[in-house]
Amino acid sequence: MALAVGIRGLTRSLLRPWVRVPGPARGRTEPAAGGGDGVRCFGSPRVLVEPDPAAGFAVMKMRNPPVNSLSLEFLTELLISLEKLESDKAFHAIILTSDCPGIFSAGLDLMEMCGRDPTHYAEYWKAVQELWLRFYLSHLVVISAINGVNAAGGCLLALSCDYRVLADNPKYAMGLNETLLGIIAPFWFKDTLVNTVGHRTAERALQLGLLFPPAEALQVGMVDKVVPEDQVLSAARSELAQWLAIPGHARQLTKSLMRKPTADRLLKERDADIQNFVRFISRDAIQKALRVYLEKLKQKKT
Ligand SMILES: CCCCC/C=C\C/C=C\C=C\CC(=O)SCCNC(=O)CCNC(=O)[C@H](O)C(C)(C)COP(=O)(O)OP(=O)(O)OC[C@H]1O[C@@H](n2cnc3c(N)ncnc32)[C@H](O)[C@@H]1OP(=O)(O)O
Repeated sequence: MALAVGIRGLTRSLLRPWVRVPGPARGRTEPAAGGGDGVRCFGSPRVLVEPDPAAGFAVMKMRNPPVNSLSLEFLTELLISLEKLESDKAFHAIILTSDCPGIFSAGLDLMEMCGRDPTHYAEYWKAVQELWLRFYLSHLVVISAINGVNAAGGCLLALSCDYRVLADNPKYAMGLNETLLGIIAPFWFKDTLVNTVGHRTAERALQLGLLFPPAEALQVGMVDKVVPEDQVLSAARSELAQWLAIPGHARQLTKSLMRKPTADRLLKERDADIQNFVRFISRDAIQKALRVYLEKLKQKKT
């Protein structure tokens, strides 16, 4: 089985070069995230980046409507945005948020895991691994401003950040709910959750596929702060000040010290993890469970 299509190769094949903000904001000079004037937003079709180089950070807005599901193209664009900011010395931090009202992310794109061939599953999983590794180990400070419901792979993305602010809306539940779909959170999803909330809470949350509403997410430590909905971004910005005041090299090395052992577990068995995923997701029973779940999502509308 052809396992590897590197994310960079993938990038070349899927993406147009950096484009100025498509859609409504195209060609406009928008106020930068921190309020600076004259700094252009940039991005790709599904990721809008509002840079504030003077303040040293950028707001990265996910906009893959309707639910910010993490398709292969979207994962690739998120990675490119991250890489671009990481390679620019003006940026020390990112605030990750959503441009889709009421939804942070519905997690991995079920259409990428349903009815496709093993080569596609392998390519997709490699991109999911890459996204986690790059966000989890980024030398930038990454704060998520969670302004909507946030399931499974979307929750993993938020858990990979250094700090999480969640909007106080009881509809905005968040968690690793894989078991509700009849699937299993991979070990590195599990490790990331354990590192955040501790073993006992993770054990219960993972088995039951719990999605925590804001007050509970705060109580178990899945998020660091819950604020009124209209203050999520400003709270993330305020928090950033504390992180940016720390000498960068000391903070980065400490982050690496804390996170590298977890990332190394995946790095050591990356191909085996892809093969496990492909074998697992290709099983008839799993495909059936995913189809049933997708059908339920569609039926709830009728
Ligand atoms: C032993 C070895 C083990 C190895 C590892 C093995 C396996 C690991 C495998 C996979 C891990 C996966 C992790 C995941 O992330 S799975 C995804 C989990 N996500 C969810 O459960 C969320 C599902 N979505 C929802 O609950 C709702 O959509 C949501 C609350 C987010 C929003 O509700 P709303 O009412 O606003 O919108 P909907 O009408 O439900 O949705 C609109 C539209 O979008 C489609 N859709 C929703 N979620 C997804 C998704 N994750 N992927 C693809 N498409 C999605 C939905 O079907 C609607 O489509 P349509 O009807 O408009 O066509």
